[in-house]
Amino acid sequence: MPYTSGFVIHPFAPLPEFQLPLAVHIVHLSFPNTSSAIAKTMDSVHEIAITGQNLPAKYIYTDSINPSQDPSIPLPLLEIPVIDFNRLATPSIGTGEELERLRSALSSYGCVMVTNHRVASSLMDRVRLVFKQFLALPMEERLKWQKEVDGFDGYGSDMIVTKDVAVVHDFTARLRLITWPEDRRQMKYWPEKPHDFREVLDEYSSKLRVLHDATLKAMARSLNLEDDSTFLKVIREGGTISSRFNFYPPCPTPDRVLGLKPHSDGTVITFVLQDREVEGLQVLKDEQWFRVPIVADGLVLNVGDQLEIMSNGEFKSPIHRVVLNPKKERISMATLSFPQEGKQIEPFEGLVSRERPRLYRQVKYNGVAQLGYYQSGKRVTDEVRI
Ligand SMILES: O=C(O)CCC(=O)C(=O)O
Ligand SMILES: [Fe+2]
Repeated sequence: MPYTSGFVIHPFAPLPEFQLPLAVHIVHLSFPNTSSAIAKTMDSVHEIAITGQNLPAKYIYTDSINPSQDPSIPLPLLEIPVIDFNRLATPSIGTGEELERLRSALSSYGCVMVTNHRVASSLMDRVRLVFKQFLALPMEERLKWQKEVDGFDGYGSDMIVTKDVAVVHDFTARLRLITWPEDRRQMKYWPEKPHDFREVLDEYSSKLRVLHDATLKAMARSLNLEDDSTFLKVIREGGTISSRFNFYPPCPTPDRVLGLKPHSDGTVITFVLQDREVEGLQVLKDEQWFRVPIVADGLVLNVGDQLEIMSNGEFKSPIHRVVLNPKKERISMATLSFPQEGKQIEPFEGLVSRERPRLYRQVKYNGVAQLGYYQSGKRVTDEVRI
């Protein structure tokens, strides 16, 4: 059946062929300091965290999120490949070797830890700080930058685009903003408090754009593509880069609630700036969940679904999730690049051969469809696999 861009998830759709490892039965748990009056009137993740109200059932999994795992034993740490960006970008110091390490890591893990990326550690700290300062503002102030129910940019929880009643919601509050191209920025959603929020985001996103472009070029070179702008063109031709700040409150029952459900990113690529102290990101590799380590000043680079398709499966878009900490809140900030809405995404000719036949059909990029896949535990790569 051809895949079309007019995406609707039918409430009684048959079970998808591929489902991410989730339990979807819902039970009810309560947070300390229960206040049911507040529970009735407020239901944003942030307010639940502050007031300690009952945790609504829609956030709770019946089964442990690690069913086969002894909860007293922590999950293993991922030996995430570390890529020295400086070596990738400086031809005189062994670029070829680093390119091969990049290619090999992205074809097995789908993610790497990027170091020496030329984004100052102090700037990364300022990004974390302005977001924490924003979160500490009174609710009325934060709500000035609230997203529209059916929009992407702004502060709040994602719109729910699936009618699947079994969907368990993520326990996170987000602030998402397009940062590039500049004429696509919607300033009405860019917080003015703290006073330097906009300036810090502007500075960080311009550094990340340089890193993003150079990384996509290195990825193309690592596959010996003639034109190293092959992947980058997809962003340059009407695509966008967004910043998504994520806030995960502490949760006394972290084995029943997830910050982000298992997913692969619907992006071309994603860079994650993690919390400096609190772990939470986990990656599924060989059917086992691993904790992603915090590397001082490292940025996690994930292949997104669009790049998996364009690279004809040479690069893998990794399944990952975010778990909550029982005592500490966690923040992160993802830099996400997307193709233009409606853009045809397909494997590049240069990566299709008799030895490596085409793995995916053509698909039109559709942001709402991507969100639907995410919420239903599906992946576009499975939908368009030949
Ligand atoms: O919070 C994190 O570490 C990861 C965030 C993430 O996976 C996402 O925003 O898609
Ligand atoms: Fe993600």
